[in-house]
Amino acid sequence: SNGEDAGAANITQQEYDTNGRLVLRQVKKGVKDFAFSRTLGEGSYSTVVLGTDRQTLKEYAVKILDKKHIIKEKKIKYVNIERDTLNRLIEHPGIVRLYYTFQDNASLYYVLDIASGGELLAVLKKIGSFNEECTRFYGAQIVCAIEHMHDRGVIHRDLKPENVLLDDQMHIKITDFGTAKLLPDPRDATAPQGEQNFVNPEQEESNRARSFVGTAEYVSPELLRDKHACKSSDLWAFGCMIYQLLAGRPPFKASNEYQTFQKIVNLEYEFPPGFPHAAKDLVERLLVLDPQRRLSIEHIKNHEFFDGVKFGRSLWRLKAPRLM
Ligand SMILES: Nc1ncnc2c1ncn2[C@@H]1O[C@H](COP(=O)(O)OP(=O)(O)OP(=O)(O)O)[C@@H](O)[C@H]1O
Ligand SMILES: O=C(O)[C@@H]1CCC(=O)N(CCc2ccc(Cl)cc2)[C@H]1c1ccccc1Cl
Repeated sequence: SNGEDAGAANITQQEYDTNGRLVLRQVKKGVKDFAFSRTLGEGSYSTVVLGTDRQTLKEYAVKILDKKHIIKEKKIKYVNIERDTLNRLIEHPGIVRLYYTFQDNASLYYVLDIASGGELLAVLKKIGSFNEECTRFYGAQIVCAIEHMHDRGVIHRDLKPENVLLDDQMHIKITDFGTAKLLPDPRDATAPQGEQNFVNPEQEESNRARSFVGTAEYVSPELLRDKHACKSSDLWAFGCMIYQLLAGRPPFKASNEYQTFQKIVNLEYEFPPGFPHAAKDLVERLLVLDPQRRLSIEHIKNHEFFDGVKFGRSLWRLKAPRLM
């Protein structure tokens, strides 16, 4: 055989029927079902290639991982986390959707939404900084995507403008879940909800992740101090991104990682002159050393900076503001 994985035949596609019931559709997708063309980008362990479904002509971003490289770099855990996480975050407009996974002898394939607008970081670099209206629009979309992740027990742990991709409508698609932390899925009502309330979050080991450190500029103080990331660590990164969109640079940046970490744990940052007042207040309430005292998602959505924003499905139908 051409090394096609027999497993490809039993790939199921998860979909919701009109009553919101999860249906698994037997979908036979494999390498042969796609025509691969230009490369969209390269990662440390992956290449992302434009793949066109030969039957539907729909275009996808196909993330291809070389098995030998994954094994050599001991990244098998990363592979399984990315698949499990993407399978849990099935249906949100602000998160890259995983349609199929399959493999052949040499590679693993993830068939994803294509985000043809590239990375938010690249757009930010091109125009220098965003005005308030653009920061409000992209900030609102990002906080909605974070809310969805947290509701499904997913901590991203490496949120940054490089991982916020843009689709052809210039709406966001958050990606890069290989380093996420999966908490028990709150929707699996295995233990009666009541019992869970008595677990002290401090002791609940699974509520906090130990192993991974993200990108220096966006790492939270709790991760540096006691190696624990929690959901609130994603909100620290959110605060860094709001600052960066308006200021054109991240709040904590030094000439090397160690000095950047020093600035973070000592909360050494300041606002450039002219930084908008409401945004300054929002950032100040997010860049708080104690994760328990950081704004919650609900408080962020109700913050003055987001006055006038209607959070919900309508946010994803809005025309993206012209970037300036
Ligand atoms: N869904 C997508 N649509 C369009 N381009 C994408 C998509 N996913 C990733 N890319 C592009 O491909 C490049 C590689 O992405 P990938 O997620 O494989 O690696 P990475 O996470 O960026 O790198 P690393 O593994 O070092 O963190 C990225 O720079 C991104 O610009
Ligand atoms: O869970 C799945 O979707 C299948 C299940 C069957 C299977 O064998 N794999 C691949 C497992 C794997 C992981 C890493 C390497 Cl280096 C090789 C194989 C899984 C897989 C296939 C394609 C892409 C990702 C993954 Cl995890």
